[in-house]
Amino acid sequence: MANTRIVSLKDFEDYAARTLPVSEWGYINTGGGAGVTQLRNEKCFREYLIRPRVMYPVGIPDLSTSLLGQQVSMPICVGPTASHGIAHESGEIGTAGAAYKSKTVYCMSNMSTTPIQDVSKANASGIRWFQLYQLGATQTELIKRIRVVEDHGYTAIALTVDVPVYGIRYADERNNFSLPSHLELAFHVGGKTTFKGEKGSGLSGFTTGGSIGWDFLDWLISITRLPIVVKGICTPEDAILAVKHGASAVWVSNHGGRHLDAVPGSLDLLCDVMRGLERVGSRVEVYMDGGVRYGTDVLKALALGARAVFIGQPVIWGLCYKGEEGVHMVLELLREELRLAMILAGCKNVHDIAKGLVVHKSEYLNSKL
Ligand SMILES: Cc1cc2nc3c(=O)[nH]c(=O)nc-3n(C[C@H](O)[C@H](O)[C@H](O)COP(=O)(O)O)c2cc1C
Ligand SMILES: CCCCCCC(=O)C(=O)O
Repeated sequence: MANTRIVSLKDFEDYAARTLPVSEWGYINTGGGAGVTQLRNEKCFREYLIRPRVMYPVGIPDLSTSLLGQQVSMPICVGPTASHGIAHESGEIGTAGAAYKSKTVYCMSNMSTTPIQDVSKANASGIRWFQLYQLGATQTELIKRIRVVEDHGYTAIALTVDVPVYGIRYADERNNFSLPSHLELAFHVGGKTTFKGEKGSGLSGFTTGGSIGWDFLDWLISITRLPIVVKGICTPEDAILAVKHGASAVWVSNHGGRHLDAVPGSLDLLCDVMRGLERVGSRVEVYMDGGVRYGTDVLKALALGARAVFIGQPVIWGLCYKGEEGVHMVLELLREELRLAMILAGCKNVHDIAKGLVVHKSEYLNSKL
């Protein structure tokens, strides 16, 4: 029998692939359309190379940083992913508990299967953000939801802006992806507590087909004291607009390549967005997600301008493996890989992970010719 000891994030992925039902695995794992963007997300990281500095005593590197003024132990955070009850019976309680243990941000999805009060208890003194989908809700419904989020001690709202309609997802279509009957959505979306696929994915019924505009961001900022992070930014044009409209941070993401296919890889998007923000002199915090699987990926994203990375699928793989303990293992494995990468590359702290530490392979090869 093959040695199944868990030593890398890929081992968690293999475990989840082997153990989850086909329909749940299809939902978690599949990219949109031909899956080009999802593949690019990981591939892109291989195209950037690290130029390590030596003879620079690093000692014990300090991985801590701050996000929106709150201290985290490392620049690796838990991104919002829907319905954790499909991966493990502990659901979002396991995930929130693990993020608390690792002293990092847990961003709870709007489509979670655990009531917010239970999630809050599992992570009472941790840093919790809430991810919001508009999904055709009225202003009254949204205000009500945001008050609940505020009252439960969430410290930021990540407004996801990149799914005006549900993308083409062949596996979910084939499997009529549905929420298992023992689960419920914690936030009733459009009056619905569940979703059932009859001719295709049950999730596609949630989107209204109408994109929200920048006036929605203006409105959201006007009705809450919480900082708003705009998640799903792919271009410098939109990053600049988000900042102009008062976003507290920009979250570069192609949604893990799950909806619109043929978008560039997330690290390429980050570089493009950073160039645009630099041109206008913006120093807004920028986060990124999509395809982060190794500590060196985190190092690369930080060197290219991200303040922190968020992980999506690896958290669900960890949850599937062993609930809270599994997610904690995923986070600590990435932390350890980043720590080693920092020592090997000559970085004492996150400020040392700066521009020039990482180059695109084409740039490097050309400059050496
Ligand atoms: C199963 C699954 C469910 C997701 N659900 C949400 C969600 O509810 N809200 C959201 O903003 N993003 C959601 N995402 C996207 C993630 O927040 C993130 O952008 C993406 O997973 C990052 O890529 P990675 O999985 O390669 O780390 C989901 C991703 C996955 C894999
Ligand atoms: C916007 C309607 C459903 C989204 C479901 C969660 C999500 O973002 C994803 O699966 O991707």
